[in-house]
Amino acid sequence: MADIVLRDVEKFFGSVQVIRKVNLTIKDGEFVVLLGPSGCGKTTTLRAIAGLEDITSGEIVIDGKPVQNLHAADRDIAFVFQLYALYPHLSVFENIAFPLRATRQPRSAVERQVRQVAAALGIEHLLARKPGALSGGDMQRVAIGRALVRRPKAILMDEPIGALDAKLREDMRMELKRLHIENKSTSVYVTHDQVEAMALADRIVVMHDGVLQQVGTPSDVYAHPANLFVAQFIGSPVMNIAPAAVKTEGGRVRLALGGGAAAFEMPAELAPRLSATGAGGALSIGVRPEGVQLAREPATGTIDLEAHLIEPLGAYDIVDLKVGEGFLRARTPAGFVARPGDRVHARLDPAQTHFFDQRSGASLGIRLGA
Ligand SMILES: Nc1ncnc2c1ncn2[C@@H]1O[C@H](COP(=O)(O)OP(=O)(O)OP(=O)(O)O)[C@@H](O)[C@H]1O
Repeated sequence: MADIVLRDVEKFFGSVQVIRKVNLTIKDGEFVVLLGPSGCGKTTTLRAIAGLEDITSGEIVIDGKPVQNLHAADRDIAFVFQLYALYPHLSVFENIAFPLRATRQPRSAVERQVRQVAAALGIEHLLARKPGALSGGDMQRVAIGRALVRRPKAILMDEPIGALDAKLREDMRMELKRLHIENKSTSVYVTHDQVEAMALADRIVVMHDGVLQQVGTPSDVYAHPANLFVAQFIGSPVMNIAPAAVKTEGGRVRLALGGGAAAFEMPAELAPRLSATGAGGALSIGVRPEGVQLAREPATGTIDLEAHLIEPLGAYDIVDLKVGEGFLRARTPAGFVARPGDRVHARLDPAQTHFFDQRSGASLGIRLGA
C-alpha cells in the first residue's frame, strides 16, 4: 500500500479546464472520498490518478514515485467502476483470479488468494457461478474482489455502489467500511452522495467546478464548513443560510434576519471578532436545523416565531418557522410543535451558528460558545 500525492494537477479537455491546481495528499491506508455535484471533476481526478486520463500539468506521485508519465498498467493500482465490468464467460473464481494469472503464480497460491478474498466478501459459495447468474450486489462484490486480490498499491472506486438499490447500497457501504478496516488499503472513492461520503471516509474532499473546496474529516466538514458551498452541500436537510445584519447596542449583539423580521441575541464576544474580520455588518449566517433550538416558554435569547409547516420524519420533526418572507428550519423532537400556525420560542445556538462573507462565501472562521 502507498500514499498518493497530487501537486498542482490541472486538466483541460480542449479549451475547457475541468481540474484547477489540485493539491492533495492521500496517506497510506487512508480512505478518501471525492465528493461533489455532477461535473465537478471528481471522476476525472480519479481517472488521472489511475492513469486512465492524462493530466495537462502537475505531478502525481504514488509511493514516492512520479507516475504521471506511466501507463495505467504500470501504476499498480486497481479500479472499480460503477458497472461491474466482469468477464461474462468466466466463472466468479476466474474473474477474481484474472489479475493473478499474469503473475504466473502456482495454482495453489492463486486458489488460496482467491478464496481468502471471496471469504472476506462473503461470496465463497458463488465461486463456480457465471456473472450472469448473480445479483447486482454480488457482481459488485466480485468486481471488488478482483480489485483487492493482487494487493495493489491503492484501490480507486468510481461510484461503485451507485447502481444498486437503496437498501443494498446501505449494506454494501458498511461492507466496504468493514473491508477497509480489515485491509487498510489506500482507497480513493468517488461519489456525489454526501451520506455515503460521511459514512465511509476518513477524510472527505469536497469539489466544485474543478476546485477543492475543503479537505477534512466528516465531522470537520460538517461542523466547520470552509464556505457556503460546503455548508449547503453537506447535511440533510440543508443548513439554513440567510443574509444577516449585525447590530450592536449597549454591549448586546443582535443578528437580524429576514430584513429585521427576527433579531437573535448573540454573545457579546461576537462584536470584536466580527470587526476583526473586516466583514462589516453584512454577512451570511448558516445554522443547521439542529442549531435552531425551540422551547415552549420564553427564555434568554429566544424570540417568538410562527410554525408554518411540519415534516414528521419519525425520530424527529423538521419545522419551518416564518421569518419575514423566508423560513428557518428547525429540528425538534417528534410532535414538539402540534400544528402549523402554533407559536414557539426559538433561539440560535451560538456554537452552531456559522458566519460567512456574503460576497466570497468564505467562512469568517468565527466559532462561538462551546
Ligand atoms: N473526455 C471528455 N471530453 C470532454 N469533456 C469531458 C470529458 N470527460 C469529462 N468531461 C467534462 O469534464 C467535466 C468534469 O467531468 P467529471 O466526469 O470528472 O465530473 P464528475 O464530478 O465526476 O461528474 P459525474 O458525477 O457526472 O461523473 C464535465 O463538465 C464533463 O462534461
